[in-house]
Amino acid sequence: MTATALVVDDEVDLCRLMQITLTKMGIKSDVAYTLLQAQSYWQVNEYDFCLTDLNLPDGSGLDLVKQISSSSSTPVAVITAHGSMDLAIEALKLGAFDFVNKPLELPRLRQLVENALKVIRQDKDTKSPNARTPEQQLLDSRLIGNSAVMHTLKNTILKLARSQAPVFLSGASGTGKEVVARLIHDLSPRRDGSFVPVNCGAIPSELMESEFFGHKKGSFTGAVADKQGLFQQASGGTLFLDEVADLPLAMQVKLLRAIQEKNVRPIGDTREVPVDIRILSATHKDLNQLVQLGTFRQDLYYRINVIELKLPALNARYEDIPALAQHFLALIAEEWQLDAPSQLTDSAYKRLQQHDFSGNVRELRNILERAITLSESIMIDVNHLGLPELSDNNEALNHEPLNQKALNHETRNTDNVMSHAASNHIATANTTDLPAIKPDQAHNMPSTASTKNGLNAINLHPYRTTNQLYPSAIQASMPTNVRKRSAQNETISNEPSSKLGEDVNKPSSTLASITGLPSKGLEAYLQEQEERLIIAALKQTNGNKTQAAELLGTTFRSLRYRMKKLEIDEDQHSD
Ligand SMILES: Nc1ncnc2c1ncn2[C@@H]1O[C@H](COP(=O)(O)OP(=O)(O)OP(=O)(O)O)[C@@H](O)[C@H]1O
Repeated sequence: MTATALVVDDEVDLCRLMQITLTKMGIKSDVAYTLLQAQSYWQVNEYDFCLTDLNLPDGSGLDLVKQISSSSSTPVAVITAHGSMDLAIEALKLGAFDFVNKPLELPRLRQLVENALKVIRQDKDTKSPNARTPEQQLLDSRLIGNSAVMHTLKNTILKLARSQAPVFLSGASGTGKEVVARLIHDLSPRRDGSFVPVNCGAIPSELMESEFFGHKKGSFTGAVADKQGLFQQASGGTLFLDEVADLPLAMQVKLLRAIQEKNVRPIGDTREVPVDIRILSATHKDLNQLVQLGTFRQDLYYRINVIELKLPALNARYEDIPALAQHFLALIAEEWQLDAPSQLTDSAYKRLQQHDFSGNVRELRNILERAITLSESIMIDVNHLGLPELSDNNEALNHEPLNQKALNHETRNTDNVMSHAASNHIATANTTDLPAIKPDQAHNMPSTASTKNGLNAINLHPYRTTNQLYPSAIQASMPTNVRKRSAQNETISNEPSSKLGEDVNKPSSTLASITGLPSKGLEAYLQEQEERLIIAALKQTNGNKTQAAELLGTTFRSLRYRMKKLEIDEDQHSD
């Protein structure tokens, strides 16, 4: 394929240099020296991409960007004077796919042109305009949901994937920001590079600089070898700054500089290392508000938030719940190596659609994981979901989308479990002045509490999945004697019990008596207890999981799930 380009700049020498570079890359190009000339070339000829300066003698290159982006999908990149970042950002917002600074560095120019060529190739591979492209197929398989709001989101993702502009993903916790960030990378010309996600809130502040920029051996105590930072690891690909609001102010300055200069200097190094990255970032916090409060730098906000993509809450797209549920049931079956995916009964689907998902899609997945664990068969019914019973009172949430749903109330066909993917069945909800849980609050809530209506019902929101447990589920599946002890619990063991079936109610000399609450918190305490019981059962049955499950009064599937969650290696616990 011979690509064609339109190059627009009033500096004759620079145009010549760009033309030579393009020719070496097998690209034919025309040169325009003014905006007017560029516009008339554009009208008469067909170009695969356009590279334009912003400062033209008779106008601004931004007008050309606007014209090209609004009338075609042709990639257009801009050349900006050094330091005029504001204009570059404006061009990106108007639809330019990338920018390059003056004085022009040829490697950077070549990189930009390579990216443009990848986008063009991708477009040409899409032969039939009506066929679903591989990109759309990938998007549909990983981002589940066909509601109108998801449809718009998917189209925007496809457009953003072509661009190099920094994207800021906003939305409540569990709405799928990381899923979308990965998709933008996987659909972009950078897909052959690495996608490097980093949880900015999880890095200790004293290690941050070294983590982001790397270090040289001996540059500080503990630097025993050279280390590549995250920026370098992501070079050629995408750096995803998750929980970006949690960056300390001092680090924000350094990050801004690295992003703007596209260079990093590892700690203890004298040289700057060029990096070619696209920045995606996300937070469930209100970054704009943090800027007002002075805890997030405005200039960094402006730099990373060139394009904002807001992810909808699950409560705003209840019609997607059946498809999402089926997606997760299949996924969990595969991950847990179950014989077949579980199925939800009609009432279970209905109950899910009546739930207030403060934890969004993550909460839905967690509810299903727990339900699979608790159900004895392939069918999941309402009682396995562990959601509070609906009454006039607790059904009545002060919850806008739920009330909108009530307006769309439909009766349902109860024949076929699988028919729910396309259905949108919603129960009536009354309004009360009970406040709905805000995602931020929910994020920090203990997972045993059903807080939204003050009822003592089981409604667990373990948002951070990986090692989160479900205390009520654990309680429910514990042997009665163990449960009794937990309920009475004045005496708590931190030592592995030598034998299950001991009188666990009887305080033993190895048990540490405590009168207060567990110092490590409920989750950690329950996790320890569960681990201790499972290991004891495995030891007693010489690693036989079926027998261990029987001893624990639970199912094989449940035991296997818990072992996976707790990372218990069965081989280590058989005699
Ligand atoms: N539309 C979706 N289709 C399929 N899975 C989804 C979708 N949205 C979210 N998920 C799943 O939900 C869980 C949470 O998603 P993700 O981690 O992307 O959320 P997030 O918005 O980044 O959350 P946080 O702000 O807490 O980091 C993951 O298991 C993810 O795979």
